[in-house]
Order: sequence, then structure tokens, then C-alpha cells
Amino acid sequence: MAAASSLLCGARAAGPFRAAITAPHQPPSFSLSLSLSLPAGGGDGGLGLGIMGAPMAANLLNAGCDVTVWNRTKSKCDPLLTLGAKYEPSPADVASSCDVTFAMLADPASAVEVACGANGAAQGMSPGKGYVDVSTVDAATSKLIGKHITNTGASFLEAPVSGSKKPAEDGLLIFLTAGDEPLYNRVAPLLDVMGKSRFFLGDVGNGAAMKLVVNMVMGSMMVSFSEGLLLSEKVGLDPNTLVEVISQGAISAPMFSLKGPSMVKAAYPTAFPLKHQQKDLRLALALAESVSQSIPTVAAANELYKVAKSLGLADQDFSAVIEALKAKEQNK
Ligand SMILES: NC(=O)C1=CN([C@@H]2O[C@H](COP(=O)(O)OP(=O)(O)OC[C@H]3O[C@@H](n4cnc5c(N)ncnc54)[C@H](OP(=O)(O)O)[C@@H]3O)[C@@H](O)[C@H]2O)C=CC1
Ligand SMILES: O=CCCC(=O)O
Repeated sequence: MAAASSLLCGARAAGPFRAAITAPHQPPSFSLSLSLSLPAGGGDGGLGLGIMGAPMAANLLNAGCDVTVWNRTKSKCDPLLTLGAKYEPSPADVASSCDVTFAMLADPASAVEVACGANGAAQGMSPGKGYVDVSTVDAATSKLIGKHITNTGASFLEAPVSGSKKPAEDGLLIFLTAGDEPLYNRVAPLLDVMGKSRFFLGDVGNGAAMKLVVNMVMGSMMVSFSEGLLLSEKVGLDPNTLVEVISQGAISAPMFSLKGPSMVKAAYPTAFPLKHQQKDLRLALALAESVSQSIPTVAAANELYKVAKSLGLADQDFSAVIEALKAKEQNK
């Protein structure tokens, strides 16, 4: 996934160039210019085309970028190929054919495998190239991947995102980046195509830590909201009214308004898979442990997500955690 306009993408083979881009979520008159110095050839790579990776790649394609994709399950590449993406048969092949490669993988194990394993991206990396890992992982994993990438002479940026399926589709993600600052500046136009804001947080690990702190708050909020929905119903209130009341007060949050109505109907269309939320709580608990901080609310929430997984809800939206509370009630 490389440049943000046909002008920028088209100029890529010429080496150093100047390009203008327009971010799709900005007013049409908004433009950002940037000087880039890239090796000949290029384009942008996208590894991992799940709920998040596919719309992010689609946004780059729609912005005129030259995008090459790979996904473990090859069929998920097809919609991107229809949009004009190229395909390479391995992460190493994508990395060697692209200037900058983005990776959006499920968890630490898959992020390491795709970056550092057999035919992994590191094998296609070389000086002048960049690797941007936007998966949600822990700091140690990010540092390990960064080491494999930078050992090749390439640059590494971690850039996990806040925002879910719809913000990914709408190009409204929030990037929490850390690592190589020149690479951050180089990919900023691309981040602006896929997102509405970006933070550069310093050394590798800080982006991962910020993401885990945000998601641990979110995971606990969802459990508290679930408890409220169930209690309101049990005491004879309409939970839909609770959603409405919350939306007008100090604890209003888009998450409650978005997920509340379907939770009341026991429907959990997947935007953020529950298994990933539980992974993030597990990683946040380890982060807290590393600095001897107690996070008892998160620990309790994590147990509920684990129960929900054991009920077969891992691939449902994380709001399905309410079913774990219902199961506890039934087993009393
Ligand atoms: N969904 C959301 O709202 C958000 C998710 N995130 C984070 O982004 C990341 C991706 O999330 P999301 O897109 O929802 O997840 P999905 O489960 O939809 O996609 C996961 C991706 O990882 C790939 N993958 C999994 N295991 C392996 C492996 N062993 N080797 C190679 N590829 C593998 C999958 O490939 P395959 O298709 O073959 O299974 C797929 O491309 C996660 O870290 C998540 O925590 C961050 C913000 C929001
Ligand atoms: O990691 C997932 C985050 C989901 C969100 O920010 O809405």
C-alpha cells in the first residue's frame, strides 16, 4: 500500500519525487504535500486481509495506490484483486516487490510468523524499504519483529489502530505509531488515507502499549455496560431506554449507542471479534504485571471474555460477552 494518488503512485518508479494527496474523509479542497525519496519500483504491500486489513487496502487502492496483497486464505484477496490490487504468493514476495509493506495480523503469533517465519516479510526486506505493522500485539512482539526487519537494513514502524470495521471502511482510523520516525513521515500520507488522526509515540513498544491500554478500558466498559443492560431488564426497565438515557449523559460513548440496540436483541454482528478483545486483555494484564500494577477490573473482565470464548462466541463481536453474564445467571 503506497501512495495516496495516481500522481504519487505513477511517479514512484522515478525515485525522488513530490506528490499531493487528498484524504477521502477530508473536504475535497484539503490536500497534503510531501517529498518522498523511494527506491525504483515499489508500490505498497498489504499482508492480512481480515476485517480490518481488507478495507484498509481497499482505501489505498481507491486513492490510486499501487497495492500488492497476500493473505493466508488466498480467496480473501479476490475482492482486492477486482479493485486492481496485484497478488504475490508469500509475504517475502510482497515485501521484495514493494517499497512499504503493511501487516494487519490477528495476534502476536501470526504477526511474528508473517514477518519472521519461512517466506516471511523480513526475507524480502532490504535497505530503503519499510515495514509497518498495524496489528495489535504486545511490545515484546513488536520489538522482535522490528529487530528482524531492521537487521535487513529496512525500517520498522509499529502502528496499531484504534477504530473498528466501519472506521476502517470510512478511512477514519486512529494510528498509534512508534519506531522509525523517518518511516513515519514517509508513510504519513498513507496513514491519512486510512485514518483520521495519527500519533507518533517514540520508541517501538509505546504504540503497542498505548493500544493495549485503550483496549483494556474498552473491554471493561463493555462488561460494565452488559451488566447494566441485564440488570435494567431484571428490575423491569426497558434496556432500550437505558441505552437512550446513557447516550444523553456524561458516560455517553459511541460504542454504547452502536452496540446497545443489537445487544438488546442478542445479535452480535462481528466488527471486533471477541477472541481479539480477550487477547488484548490478556496482553494488557501482562503489561500491567510488568510494572507491578494491579488492574482488578480488567482481570475480572478477562475472565468473562474467556467464558464467552468457551461458549463458542470467539468469532462473534466482542459485545457477545453479555452472553457469558447470562450463562452465569442461568447456572445460579
Ligand atoms: N476488528 C477490529 O475492530 C479491530 C481489530 N484490531 C486488531 O487488528 C488485527 C486484525 O484484526 P481483524 O482484521 O479484526 O482480524 P481478522 O480475524 O478478521 O483477520 C486476521 C487476519 O490475520 C490472518 N492470520 C491469522 N493467523 C494467521 C497465521 N498464523 N498466519 C498468517 N495469517 C494469519 C488472517 O488470515 P486468514 O484470512 O487466512 O484467516 C487474517 O488475514 C488484530 O490484531 C486485532 O486485534 C484493531 C482494531 C480494530
Ligand atoms: O481493537 C479494536 C478496537 C475497536 C475500536 O476501537 O472500536
